[in-house]
Amino acid sequence: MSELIVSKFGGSSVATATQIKKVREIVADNPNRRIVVVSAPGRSQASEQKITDHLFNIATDGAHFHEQRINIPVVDSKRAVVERFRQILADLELSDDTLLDSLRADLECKLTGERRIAFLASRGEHYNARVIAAHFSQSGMAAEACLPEDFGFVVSEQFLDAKLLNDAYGNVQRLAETTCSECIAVIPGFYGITPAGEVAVFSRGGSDLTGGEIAKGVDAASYENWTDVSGVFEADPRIVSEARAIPRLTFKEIRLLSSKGFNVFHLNAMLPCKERKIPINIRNTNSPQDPGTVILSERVPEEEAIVGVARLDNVAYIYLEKDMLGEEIGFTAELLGILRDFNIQTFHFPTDKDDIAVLVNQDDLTGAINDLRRQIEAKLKPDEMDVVYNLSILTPVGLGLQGNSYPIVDALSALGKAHIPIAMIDQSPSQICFHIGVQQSVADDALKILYRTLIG
Ligand SMILES: Nc1ncnc2c1ncn2[C@@H]1O[C@H](COP(=O)(O)OP(=O)(O)O)[C@@H](O)[C@H]1O
Ligand SMILES: N[C@@H](CC(=O)OP(=O)(O)O)C(=O)O
Repeated sequence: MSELIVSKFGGSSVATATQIKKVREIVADNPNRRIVVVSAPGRSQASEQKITDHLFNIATDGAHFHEQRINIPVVDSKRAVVERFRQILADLELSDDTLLDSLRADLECKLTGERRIAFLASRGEHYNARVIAAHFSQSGMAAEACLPEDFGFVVSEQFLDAKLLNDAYGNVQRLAETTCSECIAVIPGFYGITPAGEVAVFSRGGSDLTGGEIAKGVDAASYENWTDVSGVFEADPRIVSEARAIPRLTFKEIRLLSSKGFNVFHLNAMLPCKERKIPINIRNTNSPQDPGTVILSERVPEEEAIVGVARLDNVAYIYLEKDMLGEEIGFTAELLGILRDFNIQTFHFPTDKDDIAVLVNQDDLTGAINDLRRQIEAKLKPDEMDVVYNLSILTPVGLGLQGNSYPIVDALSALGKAHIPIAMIDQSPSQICFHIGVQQSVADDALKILYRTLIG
């Protein structure tokens, strides 16, 4: 293991010149912070959009915001992107007109389809890394922007959901041995380069993934993930105001929490670190003295039996009834196969003798539900089929749940006392979490009740 610390700064940490100056202080504070991964500028105030969203809007000719019922035309998105970078450069007293010219030219890119979306979406990280490296250098800190296209951060040709290719790790190691011995490497997150030299992006929030993969590539001593909260909170702090930062979590626990709605850290970003047992530290750029949350291989379960309660919205429930379906070998496989062909993400599938339900990502049903119904009816011939929308899944997670059913009893009776109807219950195979489905309209109340009953 090297002494290197990989420090990823999220969009909120690099949204303005003021934030970027805080980043510089944090990097300067520890000589082992030699690799800095940066996101595109995030929101600098609640009324603003993230630069990446403006870029998706430009790439999709306005469809990106239109789908969210936000009225921002492409010309305004272009103006917002250029203006934000112009402001950051001016506030950092960097006079680099070529950078803005190059950005303007990139925004007029002539690529089409997914290649166009990926290229444009990557520009926020690309230009921010160049700006931040220039600021570090100008303020007397040796630094260089190290771009995926230059050092070979090679990814698959899935342009909007790229996966890192094995060759990238060797290239990352070489980068560490050369550049990092002389200066700080500032790497843009979120995108990589295909073997054919084209830009491909990870899924949304993918700068966390870049950080995790770089940490694996250099066998880092630690992967710091700097954001705008002092760690992973026991529940979404915007809903449960008394939730506190969790001091320690295992890789398994963060995986379950992230996959069920804790979007502070990308679901897959822990995987490369878990493989090499690299601790992850989630920290607050605005409060760097706070220890944050440490994510590691093991912890003593007794310290916090249940660490958090996650919440996943926009879940739908496809229900099929057919006499003896439980005896038809391959019925479930066929149903899941149809959902796979429609690219619909599934979460749970409780089954019984004569019926089955599959919980799915409801957004994936948009535009597909009628065709999906037809396919299911034609192939599986159910007696009845029903789709229930707008569910939330609430998921308490903790190593202390293993072999301990009391929290499940407590959770259900607390929801019962509050007259909150339960649409679904399910215990995970690992027994370190369980899932309760409720209507989205009561999910805030249900989350608060579960938090107070099980943790608070
Ligand atoms: N359980 C949680 N713990 C901490 N933050 C959470 C949690 N659930 C949701 N969040 C939200 O995640 C945000 C940080 O993630 P994100 O916006 O992606 O940050 P960044 O800009 O640093 O990438 C926080 O501001 C917080 O509102
Ligand atoms: N900027 C990209 C990638 C990313 O990770 O951003 P952030 O660190 O702000 O979540 C996005 O918005 O998806």
